[in-house]
Amino acid sequence: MLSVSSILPLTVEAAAFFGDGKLLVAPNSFVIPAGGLTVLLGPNGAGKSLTLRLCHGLLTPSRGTVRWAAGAEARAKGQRKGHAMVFQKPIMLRRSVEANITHALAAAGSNGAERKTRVTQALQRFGLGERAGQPARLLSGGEQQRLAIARAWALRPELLFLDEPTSQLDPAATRQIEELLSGLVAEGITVMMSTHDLGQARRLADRVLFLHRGRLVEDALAKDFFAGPHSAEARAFLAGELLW
Ligand SMILES: Nc1ncnc2c1ncn2[C@@H]1O[C@H](COP(=O)(O)OP(=O)(O)OP(=O)(O)O)[C@@H](O)[C@H]1O
Repeated sequence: MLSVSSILPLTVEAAAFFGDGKLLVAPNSFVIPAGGLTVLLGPNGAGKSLTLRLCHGLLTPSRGTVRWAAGAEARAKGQRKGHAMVFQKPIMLRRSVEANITHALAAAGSNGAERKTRVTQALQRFGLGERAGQPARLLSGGEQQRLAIARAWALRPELLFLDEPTSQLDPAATRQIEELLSGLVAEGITVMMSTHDLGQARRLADRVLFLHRGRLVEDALAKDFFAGPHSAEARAFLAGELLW
């Protein structure tokens, strides 16, 4: 997925976001290089969603910067932006499964022939071929999340953000989504996702960014984080204790 004009690394520097005059999140500084899966881990309300929204550009930092590599500038001159986001509760258009993917591609400027090929590829790749003509809103929760990922994948992102993608799903659907995400990473797509599910973080993460009360407390390789976190907050979280 990498090219000469890569948008990665993503560099976040001294970032903070205020709402109603109150500091809501201060993920400070971290870098997302190309490749692998980074888990943004932390308890409810830690600031995971806000951090992903800042990275994806849905929110503008009140302080500090979110900067993409040189390739992002080339893309800004007409090409697609190279990063996509999947939300906790997928937003489905009142259209068919196929039309949901087509619409996302059209909105991103994909032309007719390319669009058709990518829709077919996405339906096939995510096992949605038989559902193509069905109304997307009638799919199960797990299928809707699969469609949301297929729709994002069709845009050929270098970096895919996912906000708690399995928090509403049962264990079987969760496993299916986790397998899909591992497949995307194997394909070369860089993934950054939030979760408060420790088991999921252990299964998927190459790297962990641990947030607590809006602040980035640890940034470590997953194996090091789970073997022995440095902070008292992360140790308490791993021990299943309540964090305030
Ligand atoms: N628009 C907003 N205005 C005011 N407060 C907000 C806004 N958005 C989020 N917050 C607050 O900011 C904090 C961080 O929220 P965020 O949604 O990022 O947490 P999270 O770690 O994703 O939590 P969860 O795991 O429960 O989804 C929370 O206390 C939340 O109530």
